[in-house]
Amino acid sequence: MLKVGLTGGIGSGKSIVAKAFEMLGVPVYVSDIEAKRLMNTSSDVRKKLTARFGEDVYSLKGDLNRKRLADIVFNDSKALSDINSIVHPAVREDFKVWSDKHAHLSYVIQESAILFDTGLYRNFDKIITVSAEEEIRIQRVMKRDSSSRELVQKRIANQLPDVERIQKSDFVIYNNNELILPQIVLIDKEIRSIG
Ligand SMILES: CC(C)(COP(=O)(O)OP(=O)(O)OC[C@H]1O[C@@H](n2cnc3c(N)ncnc32)[C@H](O)[C@@H]1O)[C@@H](O)C(=O)NCCC(=O)NCCS
Ligand SMILES: Nc1ncnc2c1ncn2[C@@H]1O[C@H](COP(=O)(O)OP(=O)(O)OP(=O)(O)O)[C@@H](O)[C@H]1O
Repeated sequence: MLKVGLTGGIGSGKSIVAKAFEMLGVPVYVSDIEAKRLMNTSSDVRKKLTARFGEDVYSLKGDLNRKRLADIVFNDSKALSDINSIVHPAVREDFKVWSDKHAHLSYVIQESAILFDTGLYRNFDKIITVSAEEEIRIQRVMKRDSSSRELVQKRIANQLPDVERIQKSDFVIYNNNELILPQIVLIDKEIRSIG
């Protein structure tokens, strides 16, 4: 079974592309959802997060306070690297357990915005990048999250530029005005022919 990474900057369209692969029968592990699940459920992760960032990164009910944590880590690069070093090993381990359950298939996908930023890309046999122009991404995310241009630009500044992701990828899906489904069907066919 091949392990395929799916990446792209914020607002590039990874989630939509991931859904299309799922429709083709490919299991997709969505890293940010699973990371948040682990931050809520793993006592080890929880202990490390509160030790580093304070008790108030969880609400009184015990849920992860995403807004509080985002305010901390997206304004301080040391804090971002610290949260990464707490959460990413747990995600890596969880992905391994998950992917072992699908060992009979020809491939599975792990979706993450920050595959290249974190070194996670080394775990994959093939990597797909979803690419869209920055202004289009900003507009999409402002609309999707009702967030400000400044906030989206700040998130973009924390990530690698598209050109670097593309250089390091095996496949690129362009999601400006292009149709994405034909691109996805072709890539699926090619990966199945290898796996
Ligand atoms: C700080 C958190 C709780 C904020 O959650 P929130 O729901 O407000 O934002 P969300 O997760 O959707 O992130 C918004 C965007 O920021 C970017 N982003 C998220 N984590 C990171 C990171 N570690 N480095 C750079 N960019 C990041 C992504 O492009 C994402 O689309 C969350 O982003 C988080 O826990 N990040 C650290 C863990 C992580 O790396 N998760 C990503 C997948 S492993
Ligand atoms: N081709 C497209 N045409 C119009 N809207 C699109 C297109 N692709 C994506 N979108 C919309 O843009 C927004 C961002 O797409 P999506 O959520 O898939 O991005 P993402 O890469 O997963 O972002 P993030 O890194 O924030 O999770 C969504 O609201 C989505 O519906």
